[in-house]
Amino acid sequence: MTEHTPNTNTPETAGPEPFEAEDWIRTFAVAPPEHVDLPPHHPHCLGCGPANPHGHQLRVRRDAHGVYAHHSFDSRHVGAPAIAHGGAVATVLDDLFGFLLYTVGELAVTRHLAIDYLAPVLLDTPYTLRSHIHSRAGRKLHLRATIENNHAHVVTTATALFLIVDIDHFLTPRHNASAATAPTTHEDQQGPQMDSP
Ligand SMILES: CCCCCCCC(=O)SCCNC(=O)CCNC(=O)[C@H](O)C(C)(C)COP(=O)(O)OP(=O)(O)OC[C@H]1O[C@@H](n2cnc3c(N)ncnc32)[C@H](O)[C@@H]1OP(=O)(O)O
Repeated sequence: MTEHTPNTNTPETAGPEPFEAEDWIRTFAVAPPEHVDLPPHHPHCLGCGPANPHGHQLRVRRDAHGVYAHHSFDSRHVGAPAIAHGGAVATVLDDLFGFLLYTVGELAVTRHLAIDYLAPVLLDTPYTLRSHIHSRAGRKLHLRATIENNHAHVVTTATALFLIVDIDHFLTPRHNASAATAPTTHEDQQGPQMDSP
């Protein structure tokens, strides 16, 4: 019988300190100016947290169209040799979508994320990531993103459905997680997925 060993996080990965959720949530209602970095979602956020040494430490700004970032993947994110892992690319795109919330002024979370890997994303190579709101219908935010290399070739595209949530989503996450029951996917409920509008 295999002995179960408890998960022993290192101090670095022990996660965020307790914080005031209400204060954190209020920051999303403020749209910072275009010439400064938008605030990270959280200091330990895997996508953008400056205090997470294992994260991507994405730095994002907004512009007239949405948000953008200049970013390079490194050896921590390797999949096939010299190529970024597809999951790492998805992490960064999901996080970039999360920065659009500063332009919406409301909280939302990823419900659906779809990625087309058109060409390899190379390590130690500069890319420009852009994201914008394609459309909004009630609490549904239909989002779009691209990753482009320095030769203006788009190597990745992504679409996402974010759903606006209220503060309780973050204040009672364990309750929300246990509330989910199968079938849990949109396709289970509604049949094959159509292209988003
Ligand atoms: C603060 C920001 C930080 C950002 C960090 C980066 C982004 C993230 O990583 S977020 C973390 C990852 N995401 C999550 O943890 C979310 C987990 N999921 C949930 O908690 C819930 O599913 C939640 C809250 C999103 C939605 O729950 P719920 O309100 O019950 O949704 P539900 O009623 O099923 O669907 C709402 C609507 O969306 C539609 N919908 C759901 N899925 C899909 C889909 N895949 N395609 C099209 N439509 C869909 C439904 O049909 C429904 O439509 P209508 O209102 O017209 O009937």
